[in-house]
Amino acid sequence: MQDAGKAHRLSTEEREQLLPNLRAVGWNEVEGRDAIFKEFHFKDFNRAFGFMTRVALQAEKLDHHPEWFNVYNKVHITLSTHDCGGLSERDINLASFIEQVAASLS
Ligand SMILES: C[C@H](O)[C@H](O)[C@H]1CNC2=NC(N)=NC(=O)C2=N1
Repeated sequence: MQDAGKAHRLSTEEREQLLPNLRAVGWNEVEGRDAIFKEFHFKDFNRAFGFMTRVALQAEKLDHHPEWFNVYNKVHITLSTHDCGGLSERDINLASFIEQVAASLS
């Protein structure tokens, strides 16, 4: 488990502090839903699936899982915390990890 406590939806102050860094690297808030979204493009399916494999293993370790969609070299990822019905610190942490993996593959 990532943390023992229950996830809480980010407050306005927490969002102002945490979201700009993710917006700067292409994460956007989803309209009509408290979630963030980013589309990743890789050179080919092999790279896209390698990326997904690394994210999947970390997601399992954190017990926090992405909603995602893959076609060939594209991976669409939506992050939200089902346990609290919106964005929590778990999404920010997973997005940061995802960025590290993507950077290491490009
Ligand atoms: C029982 C299990 O710990 C929970 O269902 C976990 C699993 N993965 C999860 N993933 C996401 N994105 N949100 C959750 O609230 C969540 N909860």
